[in-house]
Amino acid sequence: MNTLSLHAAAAPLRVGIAGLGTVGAGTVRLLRANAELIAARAGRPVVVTAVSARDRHRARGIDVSSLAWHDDALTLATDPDVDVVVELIGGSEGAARTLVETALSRGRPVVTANKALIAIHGAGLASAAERAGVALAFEAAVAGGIPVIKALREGLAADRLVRIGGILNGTCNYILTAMRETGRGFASVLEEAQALGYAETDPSTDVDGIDTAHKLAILAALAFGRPVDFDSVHIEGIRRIGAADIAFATELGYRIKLLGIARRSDQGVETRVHPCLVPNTAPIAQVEGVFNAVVAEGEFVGRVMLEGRGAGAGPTATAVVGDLIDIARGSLVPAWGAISGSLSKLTSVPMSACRGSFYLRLDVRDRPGVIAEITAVLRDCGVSLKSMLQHGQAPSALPDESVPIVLVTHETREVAMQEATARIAGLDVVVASPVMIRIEAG
Ligand SMILES: NC(=O)C1=CN([C@@H]2O[C@H](COP(=O)(O)OP(=O)(O)OC[C@H]3O[C@@H](n4cnc5c(N)ncnc54)[C@H](O)[C@@H]3O)[C@@H](O)[C@H]2O)C=CC1
Ligand SMILES: N[C@@H](CC=O)C(=O)O
Ligand code: NA
Repeated sequence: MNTLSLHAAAAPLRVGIAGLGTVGAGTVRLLRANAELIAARAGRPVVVTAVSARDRHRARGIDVSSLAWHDDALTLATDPDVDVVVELIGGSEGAARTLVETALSRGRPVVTANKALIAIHGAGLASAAERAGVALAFEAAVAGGIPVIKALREGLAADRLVRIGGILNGTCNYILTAMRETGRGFASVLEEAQALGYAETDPSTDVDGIDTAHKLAILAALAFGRPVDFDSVHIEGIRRIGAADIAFATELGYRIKLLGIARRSDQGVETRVHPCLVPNTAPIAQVEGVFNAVVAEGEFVGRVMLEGRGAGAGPTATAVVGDLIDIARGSLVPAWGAISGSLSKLTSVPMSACRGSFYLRLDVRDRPGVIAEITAVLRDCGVSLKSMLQHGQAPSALPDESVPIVLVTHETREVAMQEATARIAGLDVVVASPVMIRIEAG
């Protein structure tokens, strides 16, 4: 008997999948296409025995006729022919949450790609998994095919991390890249991203930074060994980034990226999601299109960067099946890297306590004294100006017509910059809402 037949003789891990959309169908496809390789690596076959989705007859490019069909996903949690439940429905509440809670309470391991669920309810779900002595695995939930959860939970488990984050949303990175490459505005590029199937039909979860915040909350919990805390993440999206900002950033030697950033300091942990100017030369600035990148920094390991596809059927299914292989092997790592009782009590640092340099774009009336008025506000708020960019008015411009100017500050307190921006926005000479973007080293 060769090795593969030996594996085939071992009892299979029987998988029940809820949700047969992009990721669910991709997972069935991958398990079938690489069945032998997966059995060899898992030590036994990993086979789908049961599925649940809304529409039994929808064409998905996979044959589900031989599988048990559950009209109600919840019954997967009690199906005697299911050893592990894979939740690929989505959403932090409703069917997804009930299924995961029920499966864990029945002692069934769970694999999920659901970042909203894990970011919001991950602490309670991990405790439930611990009580039952089963795995709660969610590699697919952060940066799709990039094995970052495994890297944090296992590869970097020996080190004390001081920073984690990166580009965690492919849709936003695609939009910002396309805006830079084509000079087009946000709305028109978003429409294109939707037509190409990158952005959701309701794109707000992506473009308002919520998806990135879910992923960042998960990364920060793992990196710093503390309970997941989605509510403390400061969140800003990319809607207000204009073509003018992309052009000014390029002129100044930067690219604009939506970053999730988590840092540990003596004060605690800051977690924030917002657009950033990063220098062209920073490795993260080179991560373009739908690609994601995660940067971790530890006291012993130094800087580690992982890049890859954060979404799509193939990459996300790879992460789901990687988790299934761990379960088939009998590997049981606590969901947050350490058991719930031994997680740290690091507090969350509010955004107002952060520091940094800033880019501020203002549309101002082109008339004498404008710059003096603006710099007076900066002086009064204790913000030091590093440089300023203003291009001459077009010859055809009318007197008093507005022109954009860009200010770049030295490092200052966030709270001082917020105050300065609010006061500047109230000046008569400023004709539109200022655009303030933080500058990061990358
Ligand atoms: N699409 C992607 O590239 C990635 C998705 N994810 C996550 O994976 C999960 C699934 O995402 P997609 O496959 O893109 O979603 P999708 O919308 O393509 O698929 C969801 C599936 O769930 C089914 N469904 C809805 N309610 C149900 C219920 N009550 N019972 C059973 N099935 C139900 C739908 O019919 C559909 O087949 C989400 O949590 C998402 O955030 C994570 C990483 C990447
Ligand atoms: N909408 C997400 C995909 C899933 O995580 C993205 O655009 O990155
Ligand atoms: Na991942």
